[in-house]
Order: sequence, then structure tokens, then C-alpha cells
Amino acid sequence: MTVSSPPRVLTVAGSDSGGGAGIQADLKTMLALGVHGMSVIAAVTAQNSVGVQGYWELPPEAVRAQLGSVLGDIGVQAVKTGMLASPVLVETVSEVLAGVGAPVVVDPVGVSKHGDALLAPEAVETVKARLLPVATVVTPNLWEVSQLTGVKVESEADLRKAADAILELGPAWALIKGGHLPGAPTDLLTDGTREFRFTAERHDNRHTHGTGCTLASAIASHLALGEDVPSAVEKAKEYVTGAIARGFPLGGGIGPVDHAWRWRG
Ligand SMILES: Nc1ncnc2c1ncn2[C@@H]1O[C@H](COP(=O)(O)OP(=O)(O)OP(=O)(O)O)[C@@H](O)[C@H]1O
Ligand SMILES: Cc1ncc(CO)c(N)n1
Repeated sequence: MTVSSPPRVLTVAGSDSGGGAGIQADLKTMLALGVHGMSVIAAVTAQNSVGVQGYWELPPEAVRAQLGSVLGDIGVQAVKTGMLASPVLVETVSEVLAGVGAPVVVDPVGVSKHGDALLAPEAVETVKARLLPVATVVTPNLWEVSQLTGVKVESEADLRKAADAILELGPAWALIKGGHLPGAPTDLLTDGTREFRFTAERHDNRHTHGTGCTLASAIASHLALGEDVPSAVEKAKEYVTGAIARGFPLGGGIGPVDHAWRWRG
């Protein structure tokens, strides 16, 4: 019997030892959405529910070799990037992804939920100049918007201005995550011509570790399954909202979202 293969999705990101964000969140999301998840590890964090205790970058040749192994043999239908830590790693990953021939979802990770830095300040310029131009969709939160463009979003009315400033840096689509604004969490998606607003119910649950990684990986998974960008974002938002609703306590701080919520009934 020949079994057909599911679509293949690659995450290029950092490892979260606590299992709630980073590579671990990405692979769990991919499993839950029915694609084959693969990982290129750019950095390893010592991390738990209370913060990031330290991180170590991999040498650029190790990242390049992992990318070569996956792309040279298995191939991908979509890629997601997360924590890339340093200018040289952002540069290495951007160079390879420029020729990947599949949609690339960039989560421009700057800090963790606890405010711990996951990107060197001197790498911000490389993200803007090299990574964003190869992105199909870039998914900044409001803090990342301000880091990348200087635009401060104070209300939902500012979301489009933020998206336009991000689009100037070269991605095909910008998804501005308004989850940190008060009220129902609304994200704005635009390619400069079409505009979509996705609003979900707010879950007042403090256990939201990994929301950003989960959303971006879910978008990549739905793109690999054949959806277009607006419908991949709509489905991904539905998935992350359910995962936030079921986020559970773990350790003494912020627990993770529940990647398996659809299986729990
Ligand atoms: N309390 C909440 N209830 C429902 N949805 C939320 C809530 N908080 C955020 N969201 C949504 O979750 C998704 C991820 O957004 P968020 O702004 O939390 O990402 P992030 O800050 O990048 O996360 P991370 O800390 O993992 O990097 C967005 O669709 C956002 O609107
Ligand atoms: C490794 C890693 N990537 C991304 C995030 C985003 O919150 C995190 N906390 N840790």
C-alpha cells in the first residue's frame, strides 16, 4: 500500500526548553493541523514559565547545513521563521529563503512574553533589509511594529498605518496583531490593496505563552495545505483562539496555550 505524504512545513526558529513557544510550539501546531513539521534550530533558549534564563546561537554553518539537508532532499510547501537571534543568522536564513520557492511566514520575534530579548538590537536592521523582503506574510505584534518602523499603535484605528509602514519594508502581506490592545483582539491583514480584519473573542487567560509562534506556524501550515493568504490567516486565527481559550497553568508563571485543544473535545 502506498501512503500519500502530507504537505511539508519548515520552521526556522529557536528552541524553548519549556515547550510552549519557539520550535516546540511550531511543531505541535503543525502536527495538530495535519502537516509534516520540520525544524532548523537557530538558537537554544533555557526558558520556562517565568522567563528566559539564557540563550545560545548556533554557528551560521550549522544553520546553513540544516537548511541544506531539508531543502536538498525533502523540500517544503511553506516556511515559518521565528527567533533568529543575531545579524549573521538573519542574513544566512534570508539568503537561503530568497530562493526557496515556497511561501515564507516571518514572525519577527524581538522579545519573549516576559520582556526578555531574543534578538540582538543590532540585528533589527538586517531583519528590515534582508528578511522582510523575502516574506510572503510578516506577523508583528505592536511592540515589533514600533521596533521595525517607529509607528506607535494606540488604538485599532492605527493598525492600517502600521501595516503600510511594514509593507514599505518589502513583504507581500502584513498581518498586524492587535491582541495587546484593549477589547476584542483584532488583527489587520493587508497587501496594500486588499484589507481584512480578523476579530476573535478575548479570553482572559494569563496562560498565553507561545501565541505568536502558534499563529505564524498555523498560517504556514494552512498555506501548505493550499489556502490563499487571507483564508490561511482566518483559519490560523481560529486555531490560536481555541488554543488560548484552553491555555493551562504550568510552573510558577505564564503557562502555554493548548496545541491539542481540538483533540480534547
Ligand atoms: N487574550 C487573548 N484572547 C484571544 N486572542 C488573543 C489574546 N491575546 C492575543 N490574542 C491573539 O493571539 C494572536 C497572537 O498575538 P499576540 O499579540 O499574543 O502575539 P505575540 O505577542 O507575538 O506573542 P508571543 O509572546 O508568543 O511572541 C493574535 O491573533 C492576537 O490577536
Ligand atoms: C524560542 C522562542 N521563540 C519565540 C518566543 C516568542 O515568545 C519565545 N518565547 N521563545
